[in-house]
Amino acid sequence: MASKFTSAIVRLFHDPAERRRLQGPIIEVAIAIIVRDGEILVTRRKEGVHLPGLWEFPGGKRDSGETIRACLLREVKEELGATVEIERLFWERSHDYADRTVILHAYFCRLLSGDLMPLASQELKWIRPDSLLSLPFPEANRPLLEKLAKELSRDSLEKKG
Ligand SMILES: Nc1nc2c([nH]c(=O)n2[C@H]2C[C@H](O)[C@@H](COP(=O)(O)OP(=O)(O)OP(=O)(O)O)O2)c(=O)[nH]1
Repeated sequence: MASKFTSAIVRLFHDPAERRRLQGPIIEVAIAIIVRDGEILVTRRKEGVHLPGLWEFPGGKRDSGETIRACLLREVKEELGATVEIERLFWERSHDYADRTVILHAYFCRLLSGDLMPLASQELKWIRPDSLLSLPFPEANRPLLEKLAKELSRDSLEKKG
């Protein structure tokens, strides 16, 4: 049986009333939650793009014909010059911005290799989970940040790191 999330997404794409309500394209986005030594990696969006200057998790748009997991591995490589292993799906949600709808798929990932470089962002940094809510993130990320802050107690992070 389809999950509640899958049914909502099918409705987004196929229900004519939903399509009329939405402004602009529906974009699927894979994002990586990378944890190391109790801290989470965040990157800062460039100026001149959608949501300029905000902090976010590395990731990006799924190309046509690509799976969401393949998209995640490709985006991490392109944006950070690093290789990760996907551990598990953590959170999925669609969000309507004024000019587009994004469907975010967030996965916990483990860093396998590579020196991290901000190849597609202004900067990157590692932050403790209790600082997540104090950074300016896109509106769509708020429920994800709340879930993460709850889930990632100091102890559980250290086990993952
Ligand atoms: N990567 C990322 N994107 C996010 C997050 N939260 C959020 O609302 N978004 C939105 C911003 C963008 O509208 C969309 C991702 O698109 P993007 O512009 O980063 O994708 P991309 O790297 O493929 O960029 P490009 O090919 O257009 O240069 O998802 C997040 O935490 N990480």
